[in-house]
Amino acid sequence: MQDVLYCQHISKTYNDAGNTTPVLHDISLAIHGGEHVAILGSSGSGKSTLLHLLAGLDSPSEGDVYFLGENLASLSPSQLAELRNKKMGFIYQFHHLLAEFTALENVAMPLRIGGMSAEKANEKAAQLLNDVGLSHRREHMPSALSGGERQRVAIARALVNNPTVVLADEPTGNLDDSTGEQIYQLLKKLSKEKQTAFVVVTHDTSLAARMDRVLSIKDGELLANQTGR
Ligand SMILES: Nc1ncnc2c1ncn2[C@@H]1O[C@H](COP(=O)(O)OP(=O)(O)OP(=O)(O)O)[C@@H](O)[C@H]1O
Repeated sequence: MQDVLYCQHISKTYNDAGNTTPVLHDISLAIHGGEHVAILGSSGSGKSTLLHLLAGLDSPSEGDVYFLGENLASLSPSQLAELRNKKMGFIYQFHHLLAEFTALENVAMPLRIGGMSAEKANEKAAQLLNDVGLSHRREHMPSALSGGERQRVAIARALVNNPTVVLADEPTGNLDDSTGEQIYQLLKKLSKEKQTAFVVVTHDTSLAARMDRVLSIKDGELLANQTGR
C-alpha cells in the first residue's frame, strides 16, 4: 500500500539558551494508507518530539518528512497550515477544545477555518458527533462535558475533515482505564471505517500491541528493523 507519511534519517537536537539536547537520532519510518501504528516508548524517549516532526509542527535538525509525496520543508507556512487543516487530524492527551464554543462548534471549527459555510460545517459536525455517540450533547460547552465526552468531541473534531492521517499523543492518558479503553476502541473503529491512517504515541504496551504495527523508540532511536519500508 502507498506510504502516506514517511521520514528519512531525521534527527532532532534542541538548542535552548546555550544548552544542546539531542533527542532523536537518525529515524526513518513509513506509515501506509489506512494503517494503525503505535510509537511506543518510555517517558522522555522522544515520542512527542517525533509526532510533532511528522505533523510539521516542528522541523527536524537533519533529514526530511514527506506527507502525500510532499517534502514538508519545501512548503510555505500557509501551504503547511492548509495541508494540516485539510489532511491531518490531531488528538492530544488533554482535549484542547475551545472553552467558549459548544461541542458542535468545536467539531465544525476545522471546516470553518478551511472556508466551509456555517450551515454545511454544522451539518457535517453533527454527523460526526452522532458517530461518537454525542448527538444529545451538541449544544453543551466543554466545561459541561465529562472527560470521556470531551475526548469524544476531540475525536469527532479530528475526523471531521476526513483526514488522511490522525496523529494522537497519549489520547487516553488522562482518563480512567475503562473510559480510556472505550475511547481507544472508538478511535480505532472510526479510523478503520473511514480508512484513515492512525499514528498514536504511547507508553502503554497493551494499547500499542493492538495496533497493526508497533514501532519502539528508546533514547531517541527506533529499535532495529521496524521502519515498515
Ligand atoms: N523545547 C525543548 N527544549 C529542550 N529539550 C526538550 C524540548 N522539548 C523536549 N525536550 C527534551 O526532549 C526529550 C524528549 O521529550 P518528548 O516530549 O519528545 O518525550 P516523550 O517520549 O514524549 O515523553 P513523555 O512520555 O514523558 O511525554 C526530553 O528529555 C525533553 O526534556
